[in-house]
Amino acid sequence: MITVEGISKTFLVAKRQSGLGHALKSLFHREYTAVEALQNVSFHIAPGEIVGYIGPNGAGKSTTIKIMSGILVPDRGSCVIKGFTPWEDRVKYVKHIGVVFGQRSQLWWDVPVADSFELLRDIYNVPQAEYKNTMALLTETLDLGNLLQTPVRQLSLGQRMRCEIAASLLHSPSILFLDEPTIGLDAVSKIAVRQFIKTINKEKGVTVILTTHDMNDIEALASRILLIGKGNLLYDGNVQGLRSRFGTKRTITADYHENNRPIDIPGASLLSWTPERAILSVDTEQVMISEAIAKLSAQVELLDVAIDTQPIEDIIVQMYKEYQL
Ligand SMILES: Nc1ncnc2c1ncn2[C@@H]1O[C@H](COP(=O)(O)OP(=O)(O)OP(=O)(O)O)[C@@H](O)[C@H]1O
Repeated sequence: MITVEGISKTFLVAKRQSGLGHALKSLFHREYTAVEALQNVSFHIAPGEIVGYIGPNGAGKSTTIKIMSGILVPDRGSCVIKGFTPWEDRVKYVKHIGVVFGQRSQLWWDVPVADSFELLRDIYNVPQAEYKNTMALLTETLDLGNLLQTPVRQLSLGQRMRCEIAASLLHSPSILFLDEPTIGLDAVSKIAVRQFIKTINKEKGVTVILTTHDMNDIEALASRILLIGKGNLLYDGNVQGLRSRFGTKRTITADYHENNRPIDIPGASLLSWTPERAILSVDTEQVMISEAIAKLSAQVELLDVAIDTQPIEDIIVQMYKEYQL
């Protein structure tokens, strides 16, 4: 459904130094720095997938989303989505996609949400009957009832985001691009947005490409992750793959009868220790969990043991370190 082959994009950014002299000079002679936002990025996405597109700030995520939604033209490479080249066939193409930029709004600020929706219905030429059905579904699932008559500027961020997502789906697109859809939302709203994304993916088969810095979004939604760093695609796989490649550490919290001897387990490092509790970090590449617990129970009289996997956030930090991002 989505084929991106070798796309590259370089931005020329004017160099500016402070001071009046430099400002005057720059009127006649401008110097530019080239910023390589994307370098030879390729991937394929099948219908019905939810793909998390992640990477540190400035990695090139939004640039990719903009290219895929036809807003930007790459310098090199091809992008074919549902048979269209986004930036060439924009008018026909946009009927198939919905786009939400978490930091921008596609709604008109001063008019009630319902009026913005009507305008979008007109722009996308959605037949009245279809629009009515879609609106009924979106109003119910996104709980928009009380918001529709409110001007956008009076909505809270979470309320606005629900309306933005509804706006992007009014024309029933089969692909949804979400650029940081949960940014700034409270915990309840985040869960509601995630739940809704899951529902439209499952029930309507909508393909979702989402960029986020919130690893809970990724764990809750994405069956596949594309990791981009400094404009290059570095990882393409699922969350489990990410864990087995980068998340080999486990944390063991052990409670035991009072014991004043220090604990020593080869392959494990002690994160904290008291005569009644020890917290250890175990690298499963060096020592198996069962082995570590056997060694632990030989040294203390165990009362309780908890084993935690590494939070996905830590794994991502480790990946960023490994790739020097
Ligand atoms: N219009 C532009 N003009 C100049 N440089 C740009 C422009 N848009 C993006 N860039 C540069 O391209 C690089 C990639 O930017 P992009 O916005 O795609 O990153 P991102 O991964 O979305 O980052 P973030 O997580 O911070 O949103 C950055 O170095 C950015 O400064």
